[in-house]
Amino acid sequence: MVAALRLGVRAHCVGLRRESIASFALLERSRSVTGFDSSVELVGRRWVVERGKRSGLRVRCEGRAVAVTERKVETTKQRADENVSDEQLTVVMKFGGSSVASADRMKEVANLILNFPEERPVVVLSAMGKTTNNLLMAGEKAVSCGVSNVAEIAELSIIRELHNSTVDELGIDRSTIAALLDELEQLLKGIAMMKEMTLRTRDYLVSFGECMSTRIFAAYLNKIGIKARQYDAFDIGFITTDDFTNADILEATYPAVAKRLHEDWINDPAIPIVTGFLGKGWKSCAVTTLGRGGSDLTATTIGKALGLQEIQVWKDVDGVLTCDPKICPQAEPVPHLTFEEAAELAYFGAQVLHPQSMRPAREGDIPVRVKNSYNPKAPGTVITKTRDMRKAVLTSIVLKSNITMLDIVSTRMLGQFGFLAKVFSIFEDLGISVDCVATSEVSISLTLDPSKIWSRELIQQASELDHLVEELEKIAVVHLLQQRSIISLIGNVQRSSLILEKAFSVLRSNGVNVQMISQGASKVNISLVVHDSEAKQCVRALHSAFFENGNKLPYEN
Ligand SMILES: Nc1ncnc2c1ncn2[C@@H]1O[C@H](COP(=O)(O)OP(=O)(O)O)[C@@H](O)[C@H]1O
Ligand SMILES: N[C@@H](CC(=O)OP(=O)(O)O)C(=O)O
Repeated sequence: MVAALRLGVRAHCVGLRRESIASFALLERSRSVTGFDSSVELVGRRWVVERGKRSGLRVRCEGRAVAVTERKVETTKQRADENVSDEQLTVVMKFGGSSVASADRMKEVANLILNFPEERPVVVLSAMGKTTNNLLMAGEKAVSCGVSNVAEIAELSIIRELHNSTVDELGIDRSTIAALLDELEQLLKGIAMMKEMTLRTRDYLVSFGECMSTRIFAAYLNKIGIKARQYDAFDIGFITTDDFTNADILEATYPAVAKRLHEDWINDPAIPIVTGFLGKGWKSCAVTTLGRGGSDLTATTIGKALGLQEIQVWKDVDGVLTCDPKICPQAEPVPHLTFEEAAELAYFGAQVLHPQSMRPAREGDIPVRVKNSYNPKAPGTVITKTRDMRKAVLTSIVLKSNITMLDIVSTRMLGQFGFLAKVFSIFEDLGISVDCVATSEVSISLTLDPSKIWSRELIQQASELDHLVEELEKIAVVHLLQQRSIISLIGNVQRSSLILEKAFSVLRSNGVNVQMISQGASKVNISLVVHDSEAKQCVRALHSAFFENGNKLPYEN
């Protein structure tokens, strides 16, 4: 089993002699497989690695010869001679902006890593505190302030001051980030000169946050005697689509990232400190970002790539809570969630997790633990493939505000199939995503989300919406309803009657009329659409009824 731990993927080792240990990495149908032993069962198949008399390493999978694209064979003795670690990276620890907001916070995070000496973590960091927002604001101001005024932009001074004071307090050299700060000012001058900021430039601009935080933290760890190595994600194989500001990770990322981190670790062990949120567009080769909060996705991608034991995301709250604590201060941590519940919760607006971040963890079946870097003793939330749902009713309440809703009623009595297909092809043509849908034979109500994901901000532009309505009006009567909110009840939809009975009784006693209701096919989410003005009050009332004052849910029978 030792070997199984050392393998980057779930593997069982068979009949090994210690002296025969070899290390190999090979590509099979673009999937990278990394192993160490002469015979392993990997992803359900038997791999045999042999040393040929003349040709060096030979690999057979289930009896068939496999081409080895990378070779590296070391006997145990050689590895010991070279002082190379046999111990593999075990977990990924992601720390968000709030966890690394200052020098003191960085010291806390370093202590936290030291407090888990049995872990050999890959560390993923976000930008310090509100740096991403400040970078964006500085960029917006640069568009119109004129080149000579760039140095005076308040947000640039805040960024400079925060990063310089942090390196000073940590006792590391300002040169660690000096070149980046200079380059940042040059970039803002470029934006001022062009008087515009494209999405591509915007991604490049915000990348400075993560590039600086990781350099500072790696330098600090090295200073206190913990060997660390900084990595820019866009340089180690995070290959993405070219959708600037909201790029998707491409499959090629997994083998590339695994190979780079694994080989560096084998050759010269040092804690990898990786920039969250960033990637490299596969066509443009420019820096891309994964959408706001995208460092969570960086962490789960690394977890899957290396087949680690656990993915930890460290936040400023005691885990995933029953509601956003900014709306309901009484919100309580949820001990267990499934990947499905967590994904739904994130997609429907809980800022605590990036909407796409559960996908790699689910695919790799790697548990995700959400922890509080301000309160490490709290158990946090564990997210796994399954959990005991027998007694579960409601898990969490999520609010997404400022939603646009459309009521679309067919002008002709088309069959449902044709009508729905036409409506959705219009959305597809215009590249607009839909959140919740409720349909009847000839009508459809749906919601659009203009706020969460940057590229969707387009929808906020009146002309974009006008165009959508114009197209839909060719086949239907359309009512546009703005300033709506989606309240999502995440839980066990097998108990939807119980949830709805309680929810509607609360809403009725608060005098609220629900404008649309939709139950996702995922069986973990019921969404209610209400007017923005009454949404927070509704959420508080629902939270109180389901979770507070000794109410028995979420484990009611
Ligand atoms: N259901 C929820 N559970 C926990 N936090 C939530 C929830 N919904 C919203 N949040 C908000 O998410 C914040 C943590 O996410 P985020 O700010 O992205 O963390 P970080 O920057 O540390 O990664 C919390 O401070 C909290 O206000
Ligand atoms: N810094 C980026 C990426 C990120 O993941 O941040 P955080 O982990 O602090 O949410 C952002 O603010 O969106």
